[in-house]
Amino acid sequence: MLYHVKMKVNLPADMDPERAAEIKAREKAYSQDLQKQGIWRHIWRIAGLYENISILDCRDHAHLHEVLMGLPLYPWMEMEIMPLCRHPSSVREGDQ
Ligand SMILES: O=C(O)C[C@H]1C=CC(=O)O1
Repeated sequence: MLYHVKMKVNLPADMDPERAAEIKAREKAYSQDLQKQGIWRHIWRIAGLYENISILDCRDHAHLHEVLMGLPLYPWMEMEIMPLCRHPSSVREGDQ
């Protein structure tokens, strides 16, 4: 199942910079591992914001929940999630 997920990061301005860098490094490794597995299909920065638009390909809602809860930045994120299904006019056979 495909999900459109908007993630907004709200790290506190007074967070220790070394701690913030360590969390961001873990987040990057976690995200890139999921991208290599084909679970995190797309990630785009929203220009000018500390937000991204991502497309995740998860087995079901429970799998999506597990993936999102595992994000190292999760405690400082706001999420908007939209489950996607194939559009009848789509010419992209791979998009289920
Ligand atoms: O920077 C972000 O948008 C937050 C987060 C999501 C993946 C990643 O590497 O960082």
